[in-house]
Amino acid sequence: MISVNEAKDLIKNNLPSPKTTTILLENALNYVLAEDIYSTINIPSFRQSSKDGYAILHQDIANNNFEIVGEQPAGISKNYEIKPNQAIRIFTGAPLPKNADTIVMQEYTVVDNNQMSITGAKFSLGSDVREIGSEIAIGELALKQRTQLQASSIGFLAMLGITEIKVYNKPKISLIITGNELAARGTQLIEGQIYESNSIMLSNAIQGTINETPKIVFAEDNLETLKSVIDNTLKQSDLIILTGGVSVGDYDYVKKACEEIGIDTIFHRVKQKPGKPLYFGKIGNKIIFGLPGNPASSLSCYYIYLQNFLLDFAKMPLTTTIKLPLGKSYTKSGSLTHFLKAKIVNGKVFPLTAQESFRLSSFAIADALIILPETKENFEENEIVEVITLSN
Ligand SMILES: Nc1nc2c(c(=O)[nH]1)N[C@H]1C(S)=C(S)[C@@H](COP(=O)(O)OP(=O)(O)OC[C@H]3O[C@@H](n4cnc5c(N)ncnc54)[C@H](O)[C@@H]3O)O[C@H]1N2
Ligand code: MOO
Repeated sequence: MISVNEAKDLIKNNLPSPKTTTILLENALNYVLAEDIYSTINIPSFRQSSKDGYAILHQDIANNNFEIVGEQPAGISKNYEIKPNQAIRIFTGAPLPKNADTIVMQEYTVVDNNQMSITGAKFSLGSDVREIGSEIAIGELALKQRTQLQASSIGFLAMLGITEIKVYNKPKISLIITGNELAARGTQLIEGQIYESNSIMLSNAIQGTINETPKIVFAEDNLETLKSVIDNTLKQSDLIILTGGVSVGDYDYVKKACEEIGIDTIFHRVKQKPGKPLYFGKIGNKIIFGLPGNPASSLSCYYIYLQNFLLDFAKMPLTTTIKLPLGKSYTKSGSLTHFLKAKIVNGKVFPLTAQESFRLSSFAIADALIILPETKENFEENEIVEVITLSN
């Protein structure tokens, strides 16, 4: 059995090399840019007013007696040219008359018929004029490679007129759910059956991390069936996540099935609780995680290993652990790293009851997993511990 840190290192070292794809800007939320984006236009591309008011020549302020000779709304330029002591009525975003150099906000003017004068404010040369390229000029770097796209950065790229961008692929994921005892919600349970819950839980965890929905496939606890399901699923996936069947029981076929179809086992079993039977394998550039069937074990393994694997695959920023004082003392045996479902209250982290792997009631209200290292047994109240925060 390997340690948690060895398992993390092996997963990181086997991360497939990044692939990129070109997508429409409409679909870009959360993707990470795989290219630097340079502007091909000036923004603004014409001299623009940033206020509703009057376009003037600054030199005429001393005289302060303007004749309003035209109106320029936002839209197509009327190509006005102003003569001394003239003003053009103008609106926010409208193109400036060719030679205008200053905008006077309408709140600081008095208008009588077509005569305008300025009251109560000083306007410097160029005030409220948006110069060409003042936001970004042709050839300037707009966004760097590795920028994760959010509403604001997508809006910025739209301002540049961009329709498509090159991004890092997110993984194509298949969840293979094993277990003959599993029944679908909405059906009547027969004695010995339980409702299947890992698929919806992990699918939601994946959506919360990378905004992707995995394909869900069910497989019987039967070696030949499992081999053919894994083999077929591999063709359409970058990553397969299996649940169940990774322990040592007579019906635990995951490792055997993987190996018989040529998947290399990178590791099986980690010195941790829950999640000890975790399996990790690779074939070509495809990755296989075998998560334990117990719901709390599979979700713990998701947060400990898979969450950052998915983020790293898509080149999204990784999650990091934080350090907090323990809310109450805790004792464990000294051979496994423990991950405790916990709640953060007033800056301290409190282990919850119901830590067993088959239970989800504590996970359902937890906002953190406390990491208690392998060899240590006793943890005092207020001792600083490492914590994974749970965001979804
Ligand atoms: N003799 C030993 N037995 C077990 C060991 C061991 O070391 N020696 N390890 C235990 C640990 S730790 C875990 S964790 C489990 C993992 O078992 P498997 O991954 O083989 O999972 P299953 O046996 O298929 O199922 C375990 C448990 O989880 C329930 N389950 C499975 N899939 C689902 C699902 N999709 N939705 C809801 N619940 C599910 C299943 O009914 C079982 O109760 O092995 C221990 N045993
Ligand atoms: O490792 Mo198992 O996940 O303890 O129940």
